[in-house]
Amino acid sequence: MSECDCLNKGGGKKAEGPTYLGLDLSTQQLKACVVDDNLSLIAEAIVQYDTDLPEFRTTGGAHIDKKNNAQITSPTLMWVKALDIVLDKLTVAGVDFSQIVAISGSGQQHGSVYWQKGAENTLKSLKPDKFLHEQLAKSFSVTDSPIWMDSSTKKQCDELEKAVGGPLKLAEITGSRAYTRFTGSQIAKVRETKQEAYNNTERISLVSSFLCSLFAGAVAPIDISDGSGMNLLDIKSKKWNEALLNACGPQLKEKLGDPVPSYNIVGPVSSYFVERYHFNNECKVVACTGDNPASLIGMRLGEGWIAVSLGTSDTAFLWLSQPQIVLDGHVLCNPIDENAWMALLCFKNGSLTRERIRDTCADGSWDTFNKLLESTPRGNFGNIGLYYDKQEIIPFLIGDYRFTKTGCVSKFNSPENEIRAAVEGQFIRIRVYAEDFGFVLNENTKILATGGASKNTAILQVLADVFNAPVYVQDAANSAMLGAAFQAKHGLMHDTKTYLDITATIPEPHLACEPYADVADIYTPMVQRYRDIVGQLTEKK
Ligand SMILES: Nc1ncnc2c1ncn2[C@@H]1O[C@H](COP(=O)(O)OP(=O)(O)O)[C@@H](O)[C@H]1O
Ligand SMILES: O=C(CO)[C@@H](O)[C@H](O)COP(=O)(O)O
Repeated sequence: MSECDCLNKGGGKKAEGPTYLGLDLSTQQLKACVVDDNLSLIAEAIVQYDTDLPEFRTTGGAHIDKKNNAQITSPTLMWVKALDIVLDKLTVAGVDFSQIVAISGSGQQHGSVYWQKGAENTLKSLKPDKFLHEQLAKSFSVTDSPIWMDSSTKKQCDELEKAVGGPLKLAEITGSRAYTRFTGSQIAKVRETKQEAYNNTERISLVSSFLCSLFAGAVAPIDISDGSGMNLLDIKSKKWNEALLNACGPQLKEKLGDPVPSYNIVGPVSSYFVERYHFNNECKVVACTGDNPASLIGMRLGEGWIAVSLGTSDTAFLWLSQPQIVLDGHVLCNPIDENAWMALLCFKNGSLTRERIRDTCADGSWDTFNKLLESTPRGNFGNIGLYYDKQEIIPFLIGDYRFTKTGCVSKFNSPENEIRAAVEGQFIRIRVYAEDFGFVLNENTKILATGGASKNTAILQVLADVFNAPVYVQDAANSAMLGAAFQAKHGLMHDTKTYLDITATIPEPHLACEPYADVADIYTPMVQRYRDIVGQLTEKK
């Protein structure tokens, strides 16, 4: 069944039995869906921050600070308002909220929300005749939440690494060396630069646990999987590391609360939702997690599979049965199995960079972009491009770099060369760091693609070619939102059913693209060339 066949577009398909609500509060939009007991999608709604909430004046859901462009935030209240709107959209779509037995959500990772003193009381006593955003307008001690795109916390990162004996030690404890977007250094920066606000903060949430708090009507715990993206959690003991907490700010343990397993039931839905939207008062709220962990839940990855998410960020991830220590990349606690982990690579310059190249080379049209991409041969005549609009995470570079067979150039001969260079360069980048991390690419490798750009088969063909592996997709491109709905059921049934039992009904992914026969000869040398180029560029700095 296609995504469109099963959607409830107002008076559409009605579920017979219990249903589950899943949300994804991501960088550019809030998405919500309802699935039935077989986990089939029955309704979906989206709020795009830039266009649906123009009063917040965001670009791509974010604000870049005019004086310091490494400082990137999103207005916290915009997310609250987006929830008001998305629930109204689901109402219009004919969703019967009284059938929903559990809710869970996912959020862009690493972002932080600062609850003002007294906010929890407000959350507990929300008036059903008013919007959430009206009632929570004064509940945030820091009104603009630092998000994952921020790279302004180098100083605090150095201090965190120092607190435990260096980057390797930090990676051993928390699964990652210090990264500027990780929440520990972000909190430390708030404590240093906005001391009064920090002191007035009663609790700190991640974007995911913030979303959960709105539904629970109380500040919700941080789950261990999204909690692993903070440089504060010991990923083996699943407890906060005291030395790291102390390095970031006073009373931080109390402000964060204790972390919980990702499938934990946080409590019943708040009476606000019962009275305003007619949720059943028995409906449970299950902990919310990061969007990449939620995608892992939504994808049911088997052995040999690598997930590649082409959203605002490009990410690659897979299931790990043992944690490893890595300096480039992350190990997170697994959101499904407390005795497992997940590997994650994240690249900041994903869809928004592809959009920039589309706008400059293809008149803003994906169709033209695809035609030009397909008109250029694999390997692009030896042209390689690296495009990092924002400070890239790995490699640590910013700016455009173009190379022909003979050396560095300021521009390519044609828009089609530029387009292919951008897409090939992005996927070679993922392959290089995936191999360095220890992802094994062989004849059994299969890629499961998700995220906004996974709808684009011309782009997926390049992914298949660069990795020399078939690329599969699921019916719905948003695995984080679906994963959240699956987690709602998993959390509710955790004591009696396994995740595999619960997700047994979801359809197998289908093949989108297979690699061409000549790709190993083309891309193996290009991967090496990319490594050499990055080596030279990073050495120069
Ligand atoms: N047909 C398409 N081809 C390529 N990219 C697309 C296409 N449609 C949407 N996208 C990209 O998807 C991105 C949004 O992806 P999504 O996974 O929804 O983002 P996020 O969850 O990070 O907010 C947009 O920035 C857009 O560039
Ligand atoms: O920083 C990371 C992961 O470490 C990003 O992947 C964010 O989680 C944002 O996700 P998208 O909005 O791009 O899906």
